[in-house]
Amino acid sequence: MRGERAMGGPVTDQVLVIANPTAGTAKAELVAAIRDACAAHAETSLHVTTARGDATETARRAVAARTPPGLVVVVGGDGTVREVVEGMIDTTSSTLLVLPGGTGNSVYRMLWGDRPWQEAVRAVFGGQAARRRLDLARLAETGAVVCLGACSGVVAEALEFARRTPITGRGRYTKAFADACAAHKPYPGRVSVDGKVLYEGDTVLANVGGGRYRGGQYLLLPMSELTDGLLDVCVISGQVDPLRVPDLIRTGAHLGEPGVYYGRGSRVEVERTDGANLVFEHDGELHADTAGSMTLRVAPGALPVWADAAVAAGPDW
Ligand SMILES: Nc1ncnc2c1ncn2[C@@H]1O[C@H](COP(=O)(O)OP(=O)(O)OP(=O)(O)O)[C@@H](O)[C@H]1O
Repeated sequence: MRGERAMGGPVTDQVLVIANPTAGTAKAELVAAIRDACAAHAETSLHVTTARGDATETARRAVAARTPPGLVVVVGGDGTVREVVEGMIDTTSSTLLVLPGGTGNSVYRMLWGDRPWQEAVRAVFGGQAARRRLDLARLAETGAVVCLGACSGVVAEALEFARRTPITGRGRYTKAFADACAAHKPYPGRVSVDGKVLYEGDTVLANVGGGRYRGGQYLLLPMSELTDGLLDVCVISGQVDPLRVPDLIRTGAHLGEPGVYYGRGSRVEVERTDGANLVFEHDGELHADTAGSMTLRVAPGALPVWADAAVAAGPDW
């Protein structure tokens, strides 16, 4: 299929919509509207998840079926997208369309920018969308698939604050991140890219991806290419006052700051050097008590996705 453009002809005659009803904004009306929009173009079935992990199993079964759906649509946030991606990794039979039903929706923004979901659906079925093979990563410590990215330090700590705020939508992460930055104490760490030390010392955060945005609004990896077969990493060291971090990363201005380090490679290791567990998250899921390090290895081009050609640069396939 590589090299073939998706313009013209029907995208698929079979669609599977997987929706997480507990994700931030995946209300029943939204899920029904998305199902109906797909059903106008192809036979469409809907699976509403009933538990954590259900989306992975559903996607895995679907792409392994004798007649897999050509299009899998996920309605949820970044955690639900990650689950579906885990079930679809390395598939060639189905292409994923991510639609926003969560809180941060960073994966949707990475693929479609600020376009409303209706436009994304129209573009896919109208032959104006681009099919990309998205780079993913594997977390060596657990074997989990990473889609959006992973981050240690204050971004991970913000997830605890997010649980405690009643605010919904992206404003939830704005508040949680500001609170986490105010409470943050840099940790002693080291970040290595392909075996070479990029930075060692007091660390506010080390973000590896993947997606340019985290929390739907923070441009942590402004230079990340989604299909270049490499991971980007950005380290904000303790030289930067944590209170300045939200404003700096909202626009990507952190890259010019002293005490900020940026690298690119196939394998990125983020460690804590004092023997304590590393607080980190990937795809919005917190890991606080599992390991002293997070190690990401790139899985180049491991997932076919639909995207806006202007937003997600790269070769069609
Ligand atoms: N039916 C379900 N019941 C409970 N949890 C579920 C169910 N289906 C999926 N989940 C879990 O819900 C978690 C949260 O969903 P998700 O991350 O998509 O939403 P969000 O946190 O609102 O959005 P974002 O990650 O974009 O901020 C996922 O990690 C997933 O494992």
